[in-house]
Amino acid sequence: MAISLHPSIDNGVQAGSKDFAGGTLTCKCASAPVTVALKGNVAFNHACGCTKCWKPEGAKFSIVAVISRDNLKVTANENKLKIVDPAAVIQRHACTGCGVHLFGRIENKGHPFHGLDFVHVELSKDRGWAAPEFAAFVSSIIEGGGARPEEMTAVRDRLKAIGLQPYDCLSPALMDLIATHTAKQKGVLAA
Ligand SMILES: N[C@@H](CCC(=O)N[C@@H](CS)C(=O)NCC(=O)O)C(=O)O
Ligand SMILES: [Zn+2]
Ligand SMILES: [Zn+2]
Repeated sequence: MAISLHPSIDNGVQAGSKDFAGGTLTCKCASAPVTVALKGNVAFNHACGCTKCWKPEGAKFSIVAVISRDNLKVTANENKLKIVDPAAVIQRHACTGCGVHLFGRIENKGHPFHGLDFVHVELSKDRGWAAPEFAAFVSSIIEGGGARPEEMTAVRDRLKAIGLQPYDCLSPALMDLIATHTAKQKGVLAA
């Protein structure tokens, strides 16, 4: 049996729909769930192996994407949300009832990803979300206790088999975006 990475990709990656209008994220509370409305589709959906991104019980990876913060609105039970680590770059707003992270937000206006919120579309019943494109922070799954070092070849092989190129930081496109932002801030690249 193939090594399990995350329930939403273990049977292969499902393509998203063009012109998808968005949907609703719902936490796992049986009563008074927190809901979040997302307008439009997400971008840069990917598997993240870091220890900080929310993942369902037993999963090695989180599946996380970004959306403009202007297109995200908490629509019910906002009072249940609490920031997991206020000192983190990404402030993850988690439900105090069930532990699910509804969204992560960057408040530092100088950060390359300021303006983008981080979300987990598996919390939505709507279909058409952009598919995961790559895997980030793959080596970090060792840190979280999700894999032993000797399993990593099998993990990377499985990611590649389902079309997710593994990286131990972010993808080259995202690393280039970060470096471009930094270069412009430093004045070594024209703004
Ligand atoms: N090896 C670290 C990596 C953590 C990390 O740098 N995560 C990335 C991807 S989500 C990040 O941007 N973190 C910023 C943050 O968590 O605030 C871990 O697994 O905890
Ligand atoms: Zn909840
Ligand atoms: Zn992460």
